[in-house]
Parts: sequence; C-alpha cells; structure tokens
Amino acid sequence: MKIALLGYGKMGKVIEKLALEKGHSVVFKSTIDSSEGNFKEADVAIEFSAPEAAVSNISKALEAGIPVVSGTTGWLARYHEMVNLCESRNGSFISASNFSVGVNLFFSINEYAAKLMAPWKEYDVSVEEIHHTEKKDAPSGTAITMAEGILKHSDKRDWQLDSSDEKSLKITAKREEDVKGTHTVSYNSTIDAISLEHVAHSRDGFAKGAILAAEFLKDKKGIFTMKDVLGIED
Ligand SMILES: NC(=O)C1=CN([C@@H]2O[C@H](COP(=O)(O)OP(=O)(O)OC[C@H]3O[C@@H](n4cnc5c(N)ncnc54)[C@H](OP(=O)(O)O)[C@@H]3O)[C@@H](O)[C@H]2O)C=CC1
Ligand SMILES: O=C(O)C1=N[C@H](C(=O)O)C[C@H](O)C1
Repeated sequence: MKIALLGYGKMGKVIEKLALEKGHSVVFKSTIDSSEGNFKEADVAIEFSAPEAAVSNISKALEAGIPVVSGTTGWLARYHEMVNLCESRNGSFISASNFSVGVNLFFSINEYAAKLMAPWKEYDVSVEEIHHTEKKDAPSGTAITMAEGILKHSDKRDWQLDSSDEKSLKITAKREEDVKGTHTVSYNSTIDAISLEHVAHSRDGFAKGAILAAEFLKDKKGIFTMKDVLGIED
C-alpha cells in the first residue's frame, strides 16, 4: 500500500515506522510548510495534523480521489462537510477520535457501564483525560466520544469542560509532561467509587489502528468507523 502522510509530527513518524515494517511504502509527507513526494501516487492518505489543518488536508485528498483515514481531533464541528464532500466525490473516509484497538474496546465497555449504572442515581459520573503538554485541543477527542457514549444512557443534558453544573457531564482535561493519553470514567457516590481507565503506554496503538483502517479502506467506497474496521458491534 502506498501511503501519503498528511501531517508528519509525532503520529506521522510512528505511522511511517510501523507501516514500513509492515511492507507498505510512504510516497508523500507534508508538514505546515513543507511537502515531499508524489501525492497523486498514493493509495490512501493518513491524516494526523492539527485542528486548523484537518479540513483542508482531508478535502485535498478527497478531491484527488484518494481514500482518507483521519485521526486529527478538535475539528469535528465540520465533520458533516467532509462527509458531504466524500459522498459527492464517491470517495472513502474514516475519521476516529482514537484508532487504538484498546480504546475502541473501552468505548464499548464505557457504554455498557453507562447503561448498567443508569438506574443508580446515587452515582455521579465524570470523565477525566490526561495528555502531554503539546496537545492543542481540550477536551481530547477520545474524552468527547466517551462522554457521547455516556450521554446515550444518562439524564445529563450535555457535556462541559470543567462544569460545576449538575445537569452537565463534567470532563476534566489535565496536561502533564509526556503522557500519551489516559482516559478515566468515574462513578462516585457518598459510599463508594467505580473507575474505568485506559492508559496508552506509547503511540504505537494509535498508529497500528490507523494503518489497519487504511488497509481496510483502500479498496472500499463510503464512510466507515473504527467499529467497522474492528468488527465491533454497536
Ligand atoms: N485519533 C487518534 O488515534 C489520535 C489522534 N491524535 C491527534 O492527531 C493530531 C496530530 O497529533 P500529533 O502527531 O501528536 O501532533 P504533532 O504536532 O506532533 O504533529 C502535527 C503535524 O501536523 C502538521 N501541521 C500542524 N499544523 C498544520 C497546518 N496548519 N497545516 C498543515 N500541517 C500542519 C505539523 O507540521 P510541523 O511538523 O511543521 O509542525 C506536524 O507535522 C492531533 O489532533 C491529535 O489530537 C493523536 C494521536 C492519536
Ligand atoms: O493528542 C494526542 O496525543 C491524542 N489525541 C487523541 C484525542 O484527542 O483523543 C487520541 C489520543 O488520546 C492521543
């Protein structure tokens, strides 16, 4: 598989290493103000850049007829624009807040727990995420996906960052040196507490999942999710 890397920072570099180990090649890579290689030659584009760059990167690939796997977070208010563009071009697109297998299993565990806890009103639910200090967006895309999973089964009205409003699901975002990504959902009562946590030890899980998604998407048309890639039922 010939890969274009749109964004060649921390994630782009890990994806390149693991993709080459798997026998794929990288035919194009771009950063803020540089690019090298031949974009049109790519079978698939893997996009990990920045909130302000995602729409332009994804559009460029869809307009060139290249399937796109996008992991960038913090731009999803414009997700539907990219879905419309993909459909109008009969293209292929997967966006996910987190590509690791473990987190995608954790998303299902999170929803199951939320459903189980729903009748037990003495427990108050909250979400915490911790990431490295270079992260641009808060809360993390993964924390938002977790919050959306909880809201399907909860009386809470919405999620809010650092909210003290009881009607909102509180997300706390912490920034600490070199943390790859830790997500915790907590159910607290006056009597006890239940916590579910996913800890990423490295970026390899995100990169491996993005490569799996690219292999899945390469010869398909349409809009898919990581659940489609991993065969996880809703
Ligand atoms: N879905 C998932 O599983 C995961 C998602 N992410 C998300 O992926 C994104 C990238 O993460 P990460 O690799 O750690 O970030 P980095 O900052 O390390 O790398 C970002 C890359 O994008 C480029 N870039 C930044 N701004 C622009 C711009 N305006 N136009 C074009 N290119 C730009 C940077 O260029 P330059 O090198 O010149 O600075 C760099 O090459 C983030 O949104 C992060 O939240 C991260 C991990 C997992
Ligand atoms: O910026 C990161 O590093 C990460 N971003 C993603 C997110 O916002 O959820 C995924 C992962 O947690 C790492």
